[in-house]
Amino acid sequence: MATIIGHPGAVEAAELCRALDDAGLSGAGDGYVVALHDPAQGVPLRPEPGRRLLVVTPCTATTPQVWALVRGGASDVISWVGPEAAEAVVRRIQRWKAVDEVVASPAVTDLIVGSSPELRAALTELVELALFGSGPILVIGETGTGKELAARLVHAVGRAAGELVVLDCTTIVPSLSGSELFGHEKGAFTGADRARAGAFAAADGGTLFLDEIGDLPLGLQAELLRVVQEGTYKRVGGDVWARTSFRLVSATNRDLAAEQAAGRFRSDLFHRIASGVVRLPALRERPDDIEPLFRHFLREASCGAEPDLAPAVSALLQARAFPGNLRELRQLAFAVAAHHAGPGPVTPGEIPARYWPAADADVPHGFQPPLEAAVRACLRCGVGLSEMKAMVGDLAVDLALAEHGGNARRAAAALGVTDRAIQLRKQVPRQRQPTDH
Ligand SMILES: Nc1ncnc2c1ncn2[C@@H]1O[C@H](COP(=O)(O)OP(=O)(O)OP(=O)(O)O)[C@@H](O)[C@H]1O
Repeated sequence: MATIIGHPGAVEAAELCRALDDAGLSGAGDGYVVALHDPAQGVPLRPEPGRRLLVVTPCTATTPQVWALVRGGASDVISWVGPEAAEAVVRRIQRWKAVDEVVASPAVTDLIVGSSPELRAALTELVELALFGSGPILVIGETGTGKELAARLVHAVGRAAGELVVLDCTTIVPSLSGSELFGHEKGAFTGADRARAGAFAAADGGTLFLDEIGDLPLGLQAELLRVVQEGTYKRVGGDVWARTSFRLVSATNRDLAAEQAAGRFRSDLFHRIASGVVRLPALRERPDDIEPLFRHFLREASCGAEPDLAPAVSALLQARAFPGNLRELRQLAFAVAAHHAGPGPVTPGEIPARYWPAADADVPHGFQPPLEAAVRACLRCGVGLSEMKAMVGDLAVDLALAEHGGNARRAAAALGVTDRAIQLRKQVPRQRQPTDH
C-alpha cells in the first residue's frame, strides 16, 4: 500500500520496510509514497498526482530545508531520530488511509458531488477534522458553496450520538435575547406562553451548525463564547444553569478578520470557534465540477431522468461565473428541467434568457442561438423545410402585425411584401387606409 523510495540499502529503509510490513501497509501501487531523502543532496522530490508523499529526512535536516520540502509538495516530513520514527510513519499513513477511505466512500460521494482536486482537498481536511478532532470547525466560503452540506458531512462522519441542529444566525431576533439558542422560560418575554428548549439543549450530544455566524449579534457572541468554553448556559428568563456538550460547526461567507478589525466580531470567539478552518472553493475555481453537478441537479429535478446536454449548453455552463455558486447552478437545473420537452438533449433554447451571454460578450464556443435551437428541434421532430418556412412566415406575420397595431399595410411594408400576401396568410380583413379609394 505504501512504496518506499530512495536509499534502498540504508538501515532506515530496512526498519521502515519492517514497520510497514507489520502494519500491513507495504507494497507498491497505492497512494502513499515514503521517500528517504537527504535534502543536503538537493535532489528535488516531486509528488505524483493523486499520491501522498511522506518524506523521511535525516535529523540533521535544517528547518529551511524541511519547509522547502513542504512547499515543494510533500504531504508531511518526519525526521529520522531513530527506529521509533518508523512507528510515526506507520501512524501517519494509517491516518491518511482512514481519511482517504471515508472521502471515497458513498457516505461522502452520495452527499457531495464533485471530483475536482480543489473540492477533494477541502473534503479531505473536513473528514480528517471530523474523524480525528473534536474541536469546533469553521467552514468558510462564498454563498452557495455547500457549507451546510459540509456541516452535515461532519455530523455523519463524526458519528455523533445526538442530533444535528441547524440554526441560521440571521434569523435570531435580538429582542428575544437569543431564545433561539438558549431556550426560554414561560413568561420570559411577551408571547412566551410556555417554556421552550433552544438549540443548545437540542444539540446536546450531537452537532450544532451555526450558519452565518458572522451575523450573530455582538451581545450574543460573549454568551456563545461561554457555552463553547464551559458548556453551561441559562434559559432566557431562567436562573438555573444547564449543561450541554456538542460539536460546533460554524459557517460564514463574511471575512471574519475584517469583521474583527471593524469591531463587529469578537476575536476571542473567533479563536474559539476556529480550531479547524476549512475553505470551500467557489464553483468558478473548480470548473470541472460544473457539468457533473448540473447533471446531478437535473436528475434531482426530473426524479432520476438525466437528459444529455447539447455541446453549446455545456459550453455556456463552463463560461458562466456563477456568483451564486451551487445554489445558482441548482436553480438553473430546475428551471431547465421544467422547460425541457425532450426527447434528446437539453438545448440552448431551454436555458432561461437571463442566463444567455450578452450579445457583445464572448460567445462560448458552440453556443446555439435560439433560432438554431428551434431548427434543430424541428429536425428532431421530422418537420420538413417547407413546413419550417411556413412556420417562420406565420410567426413573422404575427410579430409584424403585433408591432404595427394590426395594420396589415404597415406590417406588409415592414416585411417587404404586398399587403395582399399578408391577408392571404392570415386572412386579415383588408383595412381601409387613408390612401385607399
Ligand atoms: N457538492 C455538492 N453536491 C451536491 N449538492 C450540493 C453540493 N454543494 C452544495 N450543494 C447544494 O447546493 C445548495 C447550496 O448549498 P448549501 O446550502 O450547503 O450552501 P451554503 O454555502 O451553506 O450557502 P449559504 O452561504 O447561502 O448559506 C444546496 O441545495 C445543496 O444541497
